[in-house]
Amino acid sequence: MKLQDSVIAITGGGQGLGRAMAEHLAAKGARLALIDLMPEKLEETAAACDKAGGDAKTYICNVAKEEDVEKTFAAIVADFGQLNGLVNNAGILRDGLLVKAKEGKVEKRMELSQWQAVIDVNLTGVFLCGREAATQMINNGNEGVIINIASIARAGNMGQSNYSAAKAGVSALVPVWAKELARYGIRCMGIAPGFIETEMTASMKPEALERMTASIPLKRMGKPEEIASAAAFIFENDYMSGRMLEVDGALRL
Ligand SMILES: NC(=O)C1=CN([C@@H]2O[C@H](COP(=O)(O)OP(=O)(O)OC[C@H]3O[C@@H](n4cnc5c(N)ncnc54)[C@H](O)[C@@H]3O)[C@@H](O)[C@H]2O)C=CC1
Ligand SMILES: CC(C)c1ccc(C(=O)O)c(O)c1O
Repeated sequence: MKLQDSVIAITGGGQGLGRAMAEHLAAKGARLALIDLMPEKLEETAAACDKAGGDAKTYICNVAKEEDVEKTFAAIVADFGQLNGLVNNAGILRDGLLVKAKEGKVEKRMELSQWQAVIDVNLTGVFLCGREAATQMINNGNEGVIINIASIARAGNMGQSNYSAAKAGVSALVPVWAKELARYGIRCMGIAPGFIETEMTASMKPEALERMTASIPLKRMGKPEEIASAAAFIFENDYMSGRMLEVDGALRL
């Protein structure tokens, strides 16, 4: 797929990896539909896309709410006249151990609300946006690409029952959608990033950061632009579908 003039929706486009992908794709001539909960952050990303030579519109939407998602994708096609891509990137963390015992007594457990919040955004949100994007692409006669952003934690990370389950789930959707949607000219791929330099990792204690970096075979964290260039590669390579790209410096959890 040519990125020039293609219309790509990015969830969680307000900051972090979503913003990096938006800027990178805008520099390649894509038109961006930026979806997030945070209006100010969205405007900052839109301004950065305009500066990079693209064209961006913003949409306030909670990806976990069916009505929001349906309205947003209908609005995107009404505004741009087409939809060629979706990056399912919005995600949250609510880490905690399943159970924690002290002196033989369980004193802490992962709350159901912690579990549900992450499943709602990171798994149900991906399902809803993928379904609506595919619906709009098919109804509008657009071929397209859907990219699900997973994580190295999909293999199972301590303290992340909720997050690991959601990321394993969105990885499983990749071959399902690749098989189901190929007949409509829609490809589906996933990216599983390792530790990437973001505001969150920048705020970690230097000792913790050092320990974590030492465990990565490439001895550094990834850069947001390295995830963005992986996304662009997927959009531009028409024979890629149904697989995960692991962008993690060779780390295994
Ligand atoms: N930063 C990292 O090292 C890694 C990140 N990832 C994944 O990459 C994706 C992006 O991560 P970051 O940029 O680091 O996160 P971030 O927290 O910086 O950005 C996430 C964005 O999603 C938005 N968002 C959250 N809930 C939403 C909802 N219900 N509806 C709409 N928007 C919502 C937030 O407002 C925010 O702008 C996530 O799916 C994350 O799980 C995966 C592996 C590593
Ligand atoms: C455990 C993985 C590498 C990880 C680390 C940090 C974030 C984040 O800050 O959002 C993630 O989403 C992760 O998947």
